[in-house]
Amino acid sequence: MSICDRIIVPLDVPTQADALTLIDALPEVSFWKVGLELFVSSGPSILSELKTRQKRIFLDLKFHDIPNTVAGACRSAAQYQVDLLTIHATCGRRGLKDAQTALVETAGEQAPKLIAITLLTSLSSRDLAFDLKIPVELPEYALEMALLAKESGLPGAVCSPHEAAQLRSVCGSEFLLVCPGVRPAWSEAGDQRRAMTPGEAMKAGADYLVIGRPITASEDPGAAFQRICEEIEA
Ligand SMILES: O=C(O)c1cc(=O)[nH]c(=O)n1[C@@H]1O[C@H](COP(=O)(O)O)[C@@H](O)[C@H]1O
Repeated sequence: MSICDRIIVPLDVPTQADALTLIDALPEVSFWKVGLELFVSSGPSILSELKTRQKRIFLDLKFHDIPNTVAGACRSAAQYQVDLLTIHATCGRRGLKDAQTALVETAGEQAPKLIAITLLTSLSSRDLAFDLKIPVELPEYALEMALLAKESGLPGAVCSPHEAAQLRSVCGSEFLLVCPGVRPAWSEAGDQRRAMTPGEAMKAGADYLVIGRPITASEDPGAAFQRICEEIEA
């Protein structure tokens, strides 16, 4: 797999027409993420459009509910034959286990890889301590959430690049690590609080990087994507 195939670009746009414009402007992108903004506005038809173009799909709906409900959501999502699907680790052990079991029972070997959000990359240590009132150091918290996901049978997690090296060494080489919160030195951080450059994130052990606005908000998204691929290779 080339470096470019390890970059997932989010379709964080309000309409399916905007999404198709972006997809067709970036033919070199092989892996796209469909998140809440687009799925809530346009429903699943964008997934068929991506399939027709032979793209891989990360369906990022970040399930967070009681075990019975997340299991049902996973059974419903299994029909879309996407590659990756997200759930919050804070659903807890029973929720994670039931979600994973529901996916595999419904889709078997075709089941998407269910990956757990450890701690959103927009949150800082201060947010964790003062707003969420979680009295644990941030790196330890992210690691504990990843281990909870692993023990519950999930194949991977979403983490910031800051925690990737530790998660990689503790969770092992088979555990899938997907890192958003990635910013080239020439881009704005925006709402991301624990960002690193694409090269640093790969070096830390990420399998895939999710990179949105540095590419999609650029004047020339194709050039921005190429520049990121070259920077990682360098
Ligand atoms: O699940 C995600 O993909 C996700 C988890 C997380 O902790 N942080 C995070 O930024 N994301 C997503 O990754 C993308 C990052 O986009 P940019 O900040 O524009 O690069 C967005 O689509 C977020 O929804």
